[in-house]
Amino acid sequence: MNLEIISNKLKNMLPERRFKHSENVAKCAVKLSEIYGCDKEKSYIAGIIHDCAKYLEAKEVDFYVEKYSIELDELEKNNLALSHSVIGSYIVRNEFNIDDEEIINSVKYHTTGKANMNLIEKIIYIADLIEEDRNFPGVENLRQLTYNGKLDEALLESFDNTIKFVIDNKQLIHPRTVEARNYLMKQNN
Ligand SMILES: Nc1ncnc2c1ncn2[C@@H]1O[C@H](COP(=O)(O)OP(=O)(O)O)[C@@H](O)[C@H]1O
Repeated sequence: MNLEIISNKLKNMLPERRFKHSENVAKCAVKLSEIYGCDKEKSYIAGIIHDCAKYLEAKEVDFYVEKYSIELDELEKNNLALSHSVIGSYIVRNEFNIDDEEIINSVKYHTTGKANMNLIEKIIYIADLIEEDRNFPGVENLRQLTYNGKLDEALLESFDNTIKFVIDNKQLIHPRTVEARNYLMKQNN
């Protein structure tokens, strides 16, 4: 499937604003790939496609979960904010016919992160947060770190931000984000 076909398919799955966000993430991921030495084409595809499952209706979620025997954990069930990444990874493989494991896993882990992320997974995770239209307290600092060779520091700060945000909202914390944070903390010490 070429880029034009991927883009057109995505336009039918996402509202205009989210499609623009996806393009921004793709462009940001390409810039970061130049800095950190990652495959630019793969990064672009992973970036543009990362939110493909974000706007599924409940019955579509059920359909894909059944069709691809997707195993969602307790926190992901009935929580599209978390599960869209996992479900999206199956859609990337089976509906977009993309068989590149790095692209698939970058989509799968873009919301929670995970321990021991590889370069493209890190790039898509952080590009999702710092693309040009993102605007939240602390985003400039994340951009500074990311564009100045401090990708892991930016990630660590992002995991901390997410964990604090989830606690402030009285939600359950997905353990993958805690594992991702602890992994980087231990690596840095
Ligand atoms: N570790 C986590 N535990 C629980 N919820 C989480 C966790 N990480 C992310 N989330 C949820 O996912 C949402 C962010 O998802 P994300 O795909 O980054 O959305 P967006 O692109 O719209 O910002 C958060 O608002 C939060 O509710």
